[in-house]
Amino acid sequence: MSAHCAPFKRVLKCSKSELKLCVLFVRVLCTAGSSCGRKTRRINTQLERVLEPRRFLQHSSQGHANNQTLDAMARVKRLSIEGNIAVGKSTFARLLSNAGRNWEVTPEPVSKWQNVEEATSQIRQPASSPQQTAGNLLQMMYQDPKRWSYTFQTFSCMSRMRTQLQPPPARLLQAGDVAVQVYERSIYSDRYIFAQNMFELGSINSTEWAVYQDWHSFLVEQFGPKVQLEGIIYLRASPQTCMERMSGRGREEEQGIQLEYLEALHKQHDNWLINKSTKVHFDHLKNIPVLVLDGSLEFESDSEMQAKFITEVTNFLKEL
Ligand SMILES: Nc1ncnc2c1ncn2[C@@H]1O[C@H](COP(=O)(O)OP(=O)(O)OP(=O)(O)O)[C@@H](O)[C@H]1O
Ligand SMILES: Nc1nc(=O)c2ncn([C@H]3C[C@H](O)[C@@H](CO)O3)c2[nH]1
Repeated sequence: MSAHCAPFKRVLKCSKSELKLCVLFVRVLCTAGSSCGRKTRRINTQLERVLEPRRFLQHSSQGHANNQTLDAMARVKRLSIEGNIAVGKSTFARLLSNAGRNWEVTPEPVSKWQNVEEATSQIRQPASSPQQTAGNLLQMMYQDPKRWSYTFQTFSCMSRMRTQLQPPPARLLQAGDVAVQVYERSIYSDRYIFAQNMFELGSINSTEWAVYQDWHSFLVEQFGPKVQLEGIIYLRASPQTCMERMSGRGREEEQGIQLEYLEALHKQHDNWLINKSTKVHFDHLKNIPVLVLDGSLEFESDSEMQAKFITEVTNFLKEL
């Protein structure tokens, strides 16, 4: 059990329903008082996670949650890496996963977006329409944003939701020390970076935006602690740097992307994660700790710089 939860449980010697009351109480404190700080919110989140064993139960071989499983669950910190297109998130994520056994990195499911046919083949009726294939939604979105952006955001957000709902691998649950689950982007950047940007650019209309926000809020509220994060790493570089890296990478669907698009996304990231001027709709996200890293540094072949980055992330984790 996490350091925050253990004293609660010990002092209260309480049943699950009493703990639930405790969560409610902390929640009331958080919503009622401006004096409630980030720490109280974090205790609230961690208590909720302890009380939310179902996320793990469905994958537990014994079929019931024991204290060890719950303790392990509370120890796994969940982070997302956010940043502009081609800033180097995947590259940085690889660095993290190579850094320690207790770090699990989940990449963005780009290949699913590039091949909707394959990604959805298990749920579609066989041979309903053999001539039509579901196609490359990433390409369709870039080629005709007004037609496909809303569809893209529903698919990207659902795929991220699935990812964030997956329980951590057993390896992380068995780790004696702090274990870290890192997602490349999240259901939160889906909304507060991309969908919002598409709406502001006119590629998503007001009706689509209202519908998106409605189901997004509903799902996040329904899933509660299961989809919450403990922190965000923001890898930040100038749009110009991202443009150069994007061109160097040469992903076919991105060939038509202009610098202005990357500038708009850069502003969305800064507004959400640095200036905090983006209106967010979930309490747990309002004060989430954010580590800003200088993504313009060329760390790929510089082991000293890599070590510096790892130290920054490790120190950040200690505060969560
Ligand atoms: N720190 C860095 N310095 C120089 N080049 C880098 C750095 N990080 C990544 N690159 C290069 O930039 C390109 C894009 O990197 P990467 O694919 O990691 O970006 P990404 O942020 O994951 O992209 P996306 O937004 O599409 O998911 C790659 O060719 C990679 O080798
Ligand atoms: N419109 C839109 N919405 C998203 O939520 C989103 N997430 C990622 N992307 C684009 C950026 C890269 O080209 C490519 C891989 O990151 O996919 C997105 N595009």
